[in-house]
Amino acid sequence: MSESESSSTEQAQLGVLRDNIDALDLQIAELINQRAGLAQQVAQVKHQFAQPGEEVVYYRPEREAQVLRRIMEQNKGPLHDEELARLFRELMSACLALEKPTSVAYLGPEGTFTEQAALKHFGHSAMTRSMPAIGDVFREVEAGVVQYGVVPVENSTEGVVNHTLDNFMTSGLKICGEVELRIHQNLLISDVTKLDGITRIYSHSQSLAQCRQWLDTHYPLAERVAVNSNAEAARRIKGEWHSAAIAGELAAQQYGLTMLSEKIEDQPDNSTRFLIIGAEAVPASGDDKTSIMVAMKNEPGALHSLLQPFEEFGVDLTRVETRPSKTGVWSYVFFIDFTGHVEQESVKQALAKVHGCASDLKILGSYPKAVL
Ligand SMILES: O=C(O)C(=O)C[C@]1(C(=O)O)C=C[C@@H](O)C=C1
Repeated sequence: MSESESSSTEQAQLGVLRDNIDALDLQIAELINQRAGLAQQVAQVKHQFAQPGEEVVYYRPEREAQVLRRIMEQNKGPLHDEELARLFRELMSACLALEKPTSVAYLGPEGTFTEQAALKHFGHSAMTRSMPAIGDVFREVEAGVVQYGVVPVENSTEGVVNHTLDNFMTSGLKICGEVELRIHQNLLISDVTKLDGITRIYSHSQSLAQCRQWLDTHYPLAERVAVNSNAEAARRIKGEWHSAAIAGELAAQQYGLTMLSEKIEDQPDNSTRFLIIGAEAVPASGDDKTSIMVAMKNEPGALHSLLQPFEEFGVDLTRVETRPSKTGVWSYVFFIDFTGHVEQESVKQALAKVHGCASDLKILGSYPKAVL
């Protein structure tokens, strides 16, 4: 076959396939709009059955988790489960925005991993707003300025985010979801950075810690300067020729920086877990987690009597953290996560027993396990 014959055969085959894609796209668009119409009807029903003066809750995390899990379970490919679920994540985000746009505050500034987590959980149709500190995220939700908040809670290499745990001691908000994000750190430079003159590296203290070995090897003499957030680090280096920043890709895009070295975190499976906070408790989704806060007197055997009921009733613990209580000098507060929902019988029994030996027990929330 001559070169021109082969080219026209290629064009003909591509033409047929693209005609098929065009036809399917129209059908998909039609189906998407049918789905959106159903979501609008769902909103009308919710509105119709709300009590007088009751605030209608449109966002249903347990239902969203069920929709995404079902899509992943039934997926026949060739798209990967996660990829397909991500598309449906955005589809539900757009459908929910038709019912009522969701407002979400997150620990900013723009370009942080927490913004990435907020978009991963709520999709791009949510109205997000950045807050300067974790306490401000809690306050915005408590004041009803936004419906939900997103805050970091633990990192696989650096451990818990104490500010977040401490805020739960005084807040009445509920945890209504969790997000897990793989964290990739990058060394960012600006267009004025002199590559052989980098003497200062800015980042959040946790990110500096996550890249400690890489920094020891590649920039052993550079001063490491901890700032409030990775995005703040990215912003700072714009005018400093001798500085670089460690931050995520979103920050690089938002501040117009170049990624000089990518994926520089010491642990390749570095990930951060974020919590969604809101005013409403979430019904069971079928695969849930619960977080509680328990204050214990500092006496011998306290930890054993706290943990024993979970074993007795077959409830799996996923995390136990201790923080000094801010009220009593020698008492401690335990933050405990376990598998299951407070509506489940085994969980109810375990909690009743814990309640008997604790000086205080607060259920922070039951919520669907992260799907994506
Ligand atoms: O099922 C509902 O309650 C809906 O509002 C519909 C829908 C969806 O698009 O599937 C939209 C938003 C909710 O957060 C959950 C699901």
